[in-house]
Amino acid sequence: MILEEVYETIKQRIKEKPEGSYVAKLTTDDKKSAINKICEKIGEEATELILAAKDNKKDEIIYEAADLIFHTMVLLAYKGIEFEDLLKEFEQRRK
Ligand SMILES: N=c1c2ncn([C@@H]3O[C@H](COP(=O)(O)OP(=O)(O)OP(=O)(O)O)[C@@H](O)[C@H]3O)c2ncn1[C@@H]1O[C@H](COP(=O)(O)O)[C@@H](O)[C@H]1O
Repeated sequence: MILEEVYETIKQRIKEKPEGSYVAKLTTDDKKSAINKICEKIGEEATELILAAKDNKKDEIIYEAADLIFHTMVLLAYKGIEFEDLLKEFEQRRK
């Protein structure tokens, strides 16, 4: 599944920190700590998704939802959580 593949790429970028990688930049402490940068992006993307939803613009809703999910995955990977753990959580909630 595409999300799992992107998650593996995110984990690799966090570990190897290649030049030009957005994930590597976001997850490296510099003037701001990595955790602050990641959490700020999640806040921004959540706000942008809310605004898109209120404007009722379907394409923008999809675009902003993808940004929010992506940055949430960066947070989980940065915290050493496996994608499988997220899937298990959803599995447990299944009715
Ligand atoms: N799916 C994504 C993805 N979605 C969104 N973004 C980035 O998230 C940022 C979204 O922030 P904004 O909307 O605020 O746009 P911006 O103003 O350009 O961002 P900032 O410079 O303000 O941070 C943009 O820079 C996007 O490029 C992503 N960057 C990377 N990926 C995936 O992550 C993988 C690793 O990427 P790199 O680390 O760049 O190699 C790639 O193979 C992709 O699959």
